[in-house]
Amino acid sequence: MDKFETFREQYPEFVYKDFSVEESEKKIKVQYHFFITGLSEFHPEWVFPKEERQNISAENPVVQNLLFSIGLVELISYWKITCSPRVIVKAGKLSQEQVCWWKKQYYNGLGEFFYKNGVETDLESFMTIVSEGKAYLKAEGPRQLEGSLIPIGGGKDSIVTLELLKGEREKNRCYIINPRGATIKSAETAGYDKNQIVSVSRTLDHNMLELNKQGFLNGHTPFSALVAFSSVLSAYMTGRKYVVLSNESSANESTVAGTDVNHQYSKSFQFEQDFHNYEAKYIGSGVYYFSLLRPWSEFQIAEYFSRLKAYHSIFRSCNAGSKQDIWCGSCSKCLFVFLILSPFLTEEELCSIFGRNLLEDENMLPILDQLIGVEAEKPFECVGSREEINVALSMTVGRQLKEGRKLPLLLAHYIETGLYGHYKDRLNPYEGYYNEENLVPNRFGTLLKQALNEEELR
Ligand SMILES: CC(=O)N[C@H]1[C@@H](OP(=O)(O)OP(=O)(O)OC[C@H]2O[C@@H](n3ccc(=O)[nH]c3=O)[C@H](O)[C@@H]2O)O[C@H](CO)[C@@H](O)[C@@H]1O[C@H](C)C(=O)N[C@@H](C)C(=O)N[C@@H](CCC(=O)O)C(=O)O
Ligand SMILES: Nc1ncnc2c1ncn2[C@@H]1O[C@H](COP(=O)(O)OP(=O)(O)OP(=O)(O)O)[C@@H](O)[C@H]1O
Repeated sequence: MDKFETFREQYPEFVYKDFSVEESEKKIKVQYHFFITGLSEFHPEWVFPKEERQNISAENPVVQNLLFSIGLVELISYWKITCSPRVIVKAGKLSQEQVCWWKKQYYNGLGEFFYKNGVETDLESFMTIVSEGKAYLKAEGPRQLEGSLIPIGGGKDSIVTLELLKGEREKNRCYIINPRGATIKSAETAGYDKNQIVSVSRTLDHNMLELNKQGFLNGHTPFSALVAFSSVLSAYMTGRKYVVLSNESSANESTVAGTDVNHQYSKSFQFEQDFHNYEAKYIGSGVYYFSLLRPWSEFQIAEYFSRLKAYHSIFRSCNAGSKQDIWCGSCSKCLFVFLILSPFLTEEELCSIFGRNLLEDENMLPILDQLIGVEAEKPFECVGSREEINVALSMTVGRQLKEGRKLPLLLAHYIETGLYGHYKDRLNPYEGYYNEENLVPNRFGTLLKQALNEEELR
């Protein structure tokens, strides 16, 4: 029997017992209480700062409802240790419709986890959820909210959002979970001062880290779902009307061709829509959650970002190097960012960002094949679509050939794959591209369209 089956049999029950709150004038600290019966208990923590003028306490029904919901997202990191078939939510009552909603998010958000752990399961049988306790109620009336809360990841995408919304800076706040160099510097470079940055702390329970070391099940979890629920709570507590995400249309593409396995599931439009509807139906905070960059592709984001020179020395998209605030220089995210920026920046500019020319690194060849679609499996990272990467590469190759330069190793390889021949004479599909499948309110859409027009006039 494999680990999945063995652990499920040995540990059939996971419990979300409750959560406890400590509140002071300045913050709300919440501790979740989970356990896997017969194995371990877990008490992860979050601390949310309060904004004085808003006078929102932890007793507020919307705050309570969101704290409960954050626990429902948080639990998946602990559940995945044994994938116990039965989940008992004692912390609050869920309707059948809510249970279906949560199961759908867990199942899709764990697509990569199941795939990489060789788990064969289905939406129906991977988990049953029973719930008890009080039902958390939807807000009764609307609250006066204004401005936007902008979650920042430290990479190029949220920087583009910061720049697109710079005219409204006075009313906005930045939102950062566990701040680090690049996230803080992004907000500061965009002109936000300390009291406009909402810093939230999240602490994992060390029992999970210990069980990971012992060989229990581990893998990818839908981090962006945590960003969704926790940012709406912060927006509500700080009186902001919008949560403005920076997830692009390319996040909808599956990672493994021909399947639904998507590393970026909780950044996809499907999740955005589901979350938006759930929030409106069951929480009703009045906060409007949407992704500003959904109509754009990564290609367009890269083009826009290439002109934002003030950020080029401080942004860090690399997940592997995020703790040290560096570009690790050897992962798929580093190569992807190098490639997608390559039509718009000089080789010198790219080398100064990444410390060296990644196109000369032969270790990157297998990653390149994954990115351009020679392999069916894209890297399990937040990278653009296969088409975007091919369009960017063919532009870069074309430019270098025109300049009569000797092609670096990866570009020479690209020509050998035959893909350059396929893409070089095609029209750029991202010229004026605007994906209409989005939740962008009209006035924000106008900003995006203006930015596109300005790009085209250049
Ligand atoms: C893995 C993860 O989500 N990390 C984010 C987390 O970092 P943290 O320091 O708290 O944990 P790690 O040192 O990365 O992991 C330690 C172990 O714990 C497990 N684990 C961690 C987080 C979690 O939610 N569940 C877990 O089970 C993990 O398996 C390890 O064994 O919080 C940071 C912010 O405070 C994030 O910046 C960390 O994100 C990483 C940079 C990262 O690589 N995240 C990937 C999940 C990722 O691909 N992120 C995508 C979003 C994709 C999605 O939402 O589906 C992205 O960055 O765009
Ligand atoms: N630690 C965090 N705190 C708050 N929001 C975050 C955090 N990490 C990610 N996000 C949000 O999730 C989005 C997706 O993360 P992602 O890493 O793809 O984007 P990015 O860092 O803005 O750009 P890039 O794609 O170049 O890395 C971010 O744009 C941001 O809105």
